[in-house]
Amino acid sequence: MKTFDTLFAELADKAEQRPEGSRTVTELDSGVHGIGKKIVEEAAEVWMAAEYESDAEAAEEISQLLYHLQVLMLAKGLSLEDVYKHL
Ligand SMILES: N=c1c2ncn([C@@H]3O[C@H](COP(=O)(O)OP(=O)(O)OP(=O)(O)O)[C@@H](O)[C@H]3O)c2ncn1[C@@H]1O[C@H](COP(=O)(O)O)[C@@H](O)[C@H]1O
Repeated sequence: MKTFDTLFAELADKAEQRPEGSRTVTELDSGVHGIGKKIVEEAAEVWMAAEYESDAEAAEEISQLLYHLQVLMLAKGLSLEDVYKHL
């Protein structure tokens, strides 16, 4: 099963290799502004799913929010350690 760390490593590789068809590459190209909008959208979907949908649907929305946060970290050049040191 994929974890937060293994997904981040996969996305970092995508950012470097820029394979065709990667949605991560497309999102990175939208810049911090575009990624930020996606984060706000996904955060709202997490909230709505948590209040009104099933636990499985909430978990799926949470996974998408975590993904978009990782894309923002990559766009900003932030490492996992940069974030973890604040936990
Ligand atoms: N975990 C994810 C992931 N979570 C969310 N998303 C993206 O976030 C979008 C959110 O889905 P929504 O249901 O909100 O759909 P939507 O708002 O209609 O999507 P858009 O029309 O805005 O693209 C999805 O369409 C994906 O583009 C993800 N995209 C990729 N991954 C993983 O990232 C890795 C690299 O993916 P690629 O870069 O595409 O190769 C792979 O392991 C993927 O499984």
